[in-house]
This record gives sequence, structure tokens and C-alpha cells, in this order.
Amino acid sequence: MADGDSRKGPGRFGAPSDAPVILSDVPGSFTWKVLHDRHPALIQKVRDATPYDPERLRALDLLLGEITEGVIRPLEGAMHDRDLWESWDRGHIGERWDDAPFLWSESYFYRKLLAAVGYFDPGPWQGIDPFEPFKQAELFGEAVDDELRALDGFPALDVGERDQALILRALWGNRADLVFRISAGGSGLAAQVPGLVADDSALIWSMIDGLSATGGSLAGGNPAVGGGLADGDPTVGGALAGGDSTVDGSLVGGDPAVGGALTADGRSSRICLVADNAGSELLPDLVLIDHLLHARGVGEVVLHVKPSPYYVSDAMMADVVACLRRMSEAGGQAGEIGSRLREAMGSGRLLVRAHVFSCAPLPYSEMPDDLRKDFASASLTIMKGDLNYRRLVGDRDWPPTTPFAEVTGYFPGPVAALRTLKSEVVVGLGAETVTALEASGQPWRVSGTHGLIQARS
Ligand SMILES: O=P(O)(O)OC[C@@]1(O)O[C@H](CO)[C@@H](O)[C@@H]1O
Repeated sequence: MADGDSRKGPGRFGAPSDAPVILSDVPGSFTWKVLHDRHPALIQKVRDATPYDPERLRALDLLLGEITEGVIRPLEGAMHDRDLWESWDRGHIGERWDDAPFLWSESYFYRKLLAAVGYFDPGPWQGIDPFEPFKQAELFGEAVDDELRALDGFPALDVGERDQALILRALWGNRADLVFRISAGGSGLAAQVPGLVADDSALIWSMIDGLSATGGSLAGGNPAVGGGLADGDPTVGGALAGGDSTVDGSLVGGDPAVGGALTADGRSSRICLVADNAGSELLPDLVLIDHLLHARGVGEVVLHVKPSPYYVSDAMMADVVACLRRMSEAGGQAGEIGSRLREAMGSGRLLVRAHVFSCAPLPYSEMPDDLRKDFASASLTIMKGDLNYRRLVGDRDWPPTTPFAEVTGYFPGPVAALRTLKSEVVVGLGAETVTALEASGQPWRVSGTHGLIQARS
């Protein structure tokens, strides 16, 4: 029995799964409010933001009626991803929205929203992202101007200081999540950020320390092929893009099974970063990627984005392009970083993937083999954000002291999570930390005021 289709039962690849799956069936609970308050509010915002025609407005009304009345109905009409959804269904169609796993029902809601606005249908509305107006407003807002200007202070920092600053920016950038703002109001951020509830950043950097590329490469399956230099730094061997161009249509870039550059001791010098939100989260992610490639000598970074609009602000390829353009236009350090990233993209040291499973309603313990191979080819995978965390550890009511290494043991390689806490699931906390958080009386699991950095080697 799979992790995504059961309330209990063993997960694939031995993922432990004896904690109850989180549902949305308790009126007034966080998950219930997402389905009953956040989703209807989002439908209204989508209607307001784009001048839809009667057909699409009617479809949005039908969706609103469906989520209000309560029973999950099948997708209708021609669907390019029918086979996928049949394989991801898990028998929840026909159930009440509240009774399906929260992870599944939320994800299915976003797929239905795209169906309602005709995102996938041939015709004039095909490819019109219903969330684009929100993403644009955020990317061109003053807060992003300030963030980009702040990069001008970076050259004054040494590499260690930059390591820490960048990992924290990438973490707290995750507060900038537009779906969260729908219910939190304003910026969605509490005035105070009490801080980290777990901090494995030292472990992450110790893993990255050994990952400098030497120039050896497995590109094209030939370990004797040296990689080309991408950024002119003679101490850093560049990676060649994977030699096999006959890849699965869902991937952009080289063959996921082919490792890129190698370290001196023959390990993969590849890091995967699984992105979460666009705009003010993706920008610090890109700055971190540049730091890994340029200052830390990592041979290759694989950036995973979503293949279609999801959770309002989740990053897609178009958002990567928009962020790089925004950096170039900002000039200063941001402009320099943007240029280096463009070069890295051109030389294959920065690869982007948009795998269909990135929008699946299932935990990563259910990932397909090609994605599993992709993660296995990296010496470290960094998961960004709340939803990726839920999918990584399983969206279950774990005791919060359950070891992170235990619940991620199924993952095919070293893995780290950078996440602002915006939903109920959490693992890997110390008992004293949990006691103090509970004593605070604050909704620390869901308020976006706390963050965590967790890793296992
Ligand atoms: O993945 P992200 O962008 O950090 O967060 C997604 C999120 O806003 O959506 C869910 C509730 O709708 C929660 O998991 C979380 O608050």
C-alpha cells in the first residue's frame, strides 16, 4: 500500500509511515480553513485578476460550488495528464474534500483551478497563468528592489559569512509565499521572527565543503571527459551538460541519470535544489546557486521547478527567466550574479528540470524512478519550502521529536530542508524546543514566524 493512499501502512522504499495522515475534517482546524476559507478566497482573487470570458467564469463558479458542497468530482474533458491523474488518484474522487489527505486535496484543487481557466486547453486561454498578475506585482515591488540592492554589501563578507547569510536568505525568502498571504493578510509575516527551531546549517556546509569539482566528468558516460570552465575561475572545473539528449519530455536539460562533474575523490559534484516560490524566494535561491557554483566550486546545480502554475506563487521556468532578467536590470552585484547564472545556464552548469511529479499530490516516497535517479545523482538535494517539506517527510501527524533522518531514510541521497513553518507537520525537533514552543501558546507550526534548517548526510 502506498504512502499517499493510506491513512496507515508502510511507504515505498521503506519510508516509515505509522503516524496518521493529515486530513481536513476538523472544522476550524488549520487544514479545514485552507479548504473552506483560503481556496474560495483564491478563486475570487483569480476571477478579479484576469478578465475571463463567460465560459471560464462559469467553470470557476462550478469549482466554487464543488468545494463548498463537499464531494470531489472528476476532471472532465480532454486531459493531457489523464494517465498521470489515474495513477495518482488513490480512490479519493467521490470522497468529501475534507476526508481526503490534505496533501492530495490541495494539490487536486490547483489542478481543477487550471482546468477551470482553460490553462491546458487548445485555444486562446491556453498557457495563461492565473497567478501571473500576483507574481508580477511581487517581483517588481519595492521589497525586491531592496533585496537586490542589499547584495552590493556581499563582496565585503568572507565566504563563511556569505554561506550563512545566503542560507538564511534562502530560508526566510520562503515566507514570501503568495498563497499564505491570502489568509494571513498583508505581507503574511509576523512582525517578529523568533528564529530557527532546528539548525543543521553546519552539517550542510560540511557536506558542501567536499564538493569542489576537479574537472573530471561522467558526461556522456565517459569518465575521462573533462568539463569546460564556465566562469573563468581556473580552480573550478566546470561540468558538461549530460550527454544524452533523448530525455523524458518532462525534463529540461541533460540525462538525470548521468552525473556531471566529479570531486577529486570521484563523487558527484552536483547539487539539486528543489525550488518553492518564485520572486522573492527564487531570487535568494538563485543567489545561493551562484555562490555554490562560483565561490564553492560545485560543478553543477540542478534546479527543479514546477511544470505548471501551482500553489499560486510556485516557481516555473518562466519565473527563472524573469528573475534572471530582473537581476540583470538591477545592475550592481545583482547584475553580476545574473550574468554568471546566465553563463552557467549556457554552459550546462545550471540545469533546470520541470518534472511532472513536482505537481503530484503525493509524498516524495512515491516518486517515479527517473526522478529518484535524478536525486540519487546528486551529492546533496536541498528542498525548499513548506510544501516540499510536507512531501519529503510525509504529511502526517508525526510526534515532532521523530528524527528527520528516520523519516527521510527512503530518500536516495543526502537531503536538506530549508523551510518556514506554515503547516502542521514537523519532525526532528529537540524535546526542550517543543516544550518551549508549546508553552509559548502561539500557533508556531502554521504562523510563518519560525523556520528550520534540517539535513541528513
Ligand atoms: O510551500 P510553501 O510555499 O512554503 O507553502 C505552501 C503553503 O502556503 O500552502 C499550504 C497551505 O495551503 C501550507 O503548506 C503552506 O502554508
